[in-house]
Amino acid sequence: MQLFVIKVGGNVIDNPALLQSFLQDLAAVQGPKVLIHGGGKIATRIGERLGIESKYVDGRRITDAATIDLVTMVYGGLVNKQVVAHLQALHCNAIGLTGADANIIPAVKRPVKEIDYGFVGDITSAALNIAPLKALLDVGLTPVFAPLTHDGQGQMLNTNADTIASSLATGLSAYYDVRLIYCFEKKGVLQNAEDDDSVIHLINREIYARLLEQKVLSDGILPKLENAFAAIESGVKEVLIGHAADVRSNTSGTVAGTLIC
Ligand SMILES: Nc1ncnc2c1ncn2[C@@H]1O[C@H](COP(=O)(O)OP(=O)(O)O)[C@@H](O)[C@H]1O
Ligand SMILES: CC(=O)N[C@@H](CCC(=O)OP(=O)(O)O)C(=O)O
Repeated sequence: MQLFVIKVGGNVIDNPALLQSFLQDLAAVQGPKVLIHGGGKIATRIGERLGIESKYVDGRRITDAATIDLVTMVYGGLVNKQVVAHLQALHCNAIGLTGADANIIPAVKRPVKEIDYGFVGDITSAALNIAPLKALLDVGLTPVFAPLTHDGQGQMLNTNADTIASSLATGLSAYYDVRLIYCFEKKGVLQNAEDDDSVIHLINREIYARLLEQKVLSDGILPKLENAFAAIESGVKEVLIGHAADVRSNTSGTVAGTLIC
């Protein structure tokens, strides 16, 4: 059976019109689906109001004690519950979760090496508890995950949403033919980051290496591609990176954006 694992990024979450039409399209998708949302931008903005400065290293937020409280409130509370409420209004029976709920995503606090990332969680697909997630899907619910995990000892951890999507897609591929779709505010991976119409339609490891050499890729697209390759190399059937506005075509016959293979 086919399952869609769909990740939506912070720039979409932060754009009410784009988010609303994305959720409309998502609600219309037939069959089982799982949504993972980001929200980095909103957390940064609310943090500023509270006097909590945001620092990133290699696309990962340095998450000190104040920041883990901030992101638990923003991702697990505000963003997650607003997305669920919008989906309910669209007659999609969603259930909001973090990785702590039903122990679906246990994680390990990232060991301190050169950088101390603080309360950032690393996950391995093997540690996931897919059975409770499958039970929710089996009763027709649409799980909506915030990018939060836990250490099994009472501590919440912050985990990049792209990584959660890749890991869940991998875990679920034992039961379903999974199509993982990364939805963001660009039409796909671009040959020229300034030109929205320069979409690269297919990327394999060889093309990826060439793009890295050409320095075409920077910022958040780098960890996104790493997560996309990790998924396709661990049993996920199809991985796409595309615009949130193209989720309708990407959940039907056609493909709009970048196919990872
Ligand atoms: N060649 C490229 N193609 C697409 N995006 C790129 C490229 N190079 C850099 N980027 C940047 O990567 C960002 C996507 O990563 P990120 O901000 O983490 O997305 P999200 O929050 O949706 O997960 C884009 O918004 C864009 O600014
Ligand atoms: C550890 C880490 O960096 N976590 C991310 C989680 C949110 C996220 O991934 O949001 P986007 O998809 O909007 O980027 C962060 O706090 O920014």
